[in-house]
Amino acid sequence: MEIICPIDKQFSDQIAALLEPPSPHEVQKYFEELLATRQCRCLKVKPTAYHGKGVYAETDFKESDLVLKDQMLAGAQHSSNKVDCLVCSYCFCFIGSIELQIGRKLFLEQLGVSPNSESHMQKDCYNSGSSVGEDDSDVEDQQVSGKCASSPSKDKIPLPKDVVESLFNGEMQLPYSEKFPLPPIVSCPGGCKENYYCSKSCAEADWESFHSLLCTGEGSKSSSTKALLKFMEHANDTNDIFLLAAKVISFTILRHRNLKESRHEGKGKHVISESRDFSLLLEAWKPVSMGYKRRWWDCIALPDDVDGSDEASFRMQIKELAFTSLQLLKAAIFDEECKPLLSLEMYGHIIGMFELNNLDLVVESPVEDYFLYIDDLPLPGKEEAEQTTKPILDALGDDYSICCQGTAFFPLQSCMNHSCRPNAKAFKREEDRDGQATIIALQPIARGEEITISYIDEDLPFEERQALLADYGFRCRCSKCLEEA
Ligand SMILES: C[S@@+](CC[C@H](N)C(=O)[O-])C[C@H]1O[C@@H](n2cnc3c(N)ncnc32)[C@H](O)[C@@H]1O
Repeated sequence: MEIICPIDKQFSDQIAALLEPPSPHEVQKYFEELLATRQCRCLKVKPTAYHGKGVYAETDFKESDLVLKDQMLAGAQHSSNKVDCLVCSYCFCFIGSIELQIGRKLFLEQLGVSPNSESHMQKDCYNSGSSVGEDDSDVEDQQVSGKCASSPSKDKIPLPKDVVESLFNGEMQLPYSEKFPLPPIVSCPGGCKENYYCSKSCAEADWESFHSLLCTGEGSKSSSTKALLKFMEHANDTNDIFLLAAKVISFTILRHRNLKESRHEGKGKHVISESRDFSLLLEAWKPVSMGYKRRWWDCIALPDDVDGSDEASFRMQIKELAFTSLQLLKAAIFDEECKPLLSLEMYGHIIGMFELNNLDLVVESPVEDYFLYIDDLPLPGKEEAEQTTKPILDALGDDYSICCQGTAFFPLQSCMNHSCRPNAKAFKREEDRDGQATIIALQPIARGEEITISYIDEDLPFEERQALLADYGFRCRCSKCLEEA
């Protein structure tokens, strides 16, 4: 079956212009401005000899130095992780309190809420109060690790319902939990029961950048919240990467509206023209235009369980899935002046950009820190505390330490090329308790050197590395690969 998206045909020239890779000059200028707004003078983004753009050191870094803290352009917590962790929908730090994190998870489990149905819950039950937390403990090795995964619950001993409820509603306080304060919960300004924040500033920033168009509450600016719910249900049932694509589209539409407004203000109200001005859309799209892109159904790796002879039909299924998702999104956030954004070609390239660039979003759980603290207490304080905490640990089982998990696109980190002998790595330190990407030097890096990270396990044998990197669409020719080839 051939998929025909009318917008692809109607706006083919504009879509081609939006997807045209920016010139080296535009790239350099854009990143210079971005780095200047972040007051970062230690890095530069410029063309490499062989693989598009890359990130270069503008200063000398020592081993273990922080090279970059990158604020995401857009990110999302996995739907399946939302039962386990309640985090700020903008910066992804944990919110509420230790008691609320534990009580909410056990409460939802007792209700039989499966991870995928959590996002459809419409309960305003997260408004408990607690104070803002800070964590400035020492550096610790923290890569994405197995302990973050939700494990099959074995030998869990359920807590009585009233205990779970009193944890959840803040009536019960756990011993020493005041040592792990979390920011109090701020509700969504649009009134939906999906998004919660650590502060008013995060709530406002999310509203202005993404959420006003994607909110299902009364204050939503979407064209139909009913259609939005259908879109979200489809994404939760199929692939939650569509939620991130919706964020990027919403981000661009909202930027376009702001740019238009400021241009009108500049000209005076009486000269407002309703004609479509494509240069505004190009400008609104600029931050996303910088990401390396290919169509999702062309670049997605063939899963192990799909036979090579079925590749064409697999890729067609992916394209159909994207088309279905796009139809649902279009009904929810249609914008006449940004119509090219809602073409299948653009949707495919946005998701393909995530496929080729995204970094796992991981934020360690303060609940794990709390139980480790109790475990380290000297006697007899430990025994006393454990009378309360042991039954809770028994109810949580192995799931007590699940971290926030998701995926995010980072503007600067995504410019870093791969090497099987990298000089830096994505590495969360003890104090990195939100969704920002942290890149640390693995060895001394001299000014002028390219900063590289490894996209895969660089200790694998040569052929295995090349096979994994084929999923990113290239054959590696780094110094290690050239030596081993
Ligand atoms: C995350 S982006 C890195 C930035 C990219 N060079 C750009 O221009 O935006 C990943 C893409 O860069 C290219 N790339 C990264 N490392 C490479 C390498 N060692 N050899 C060849 N291509 C590489 C591949 O096209 C890959 O899909």
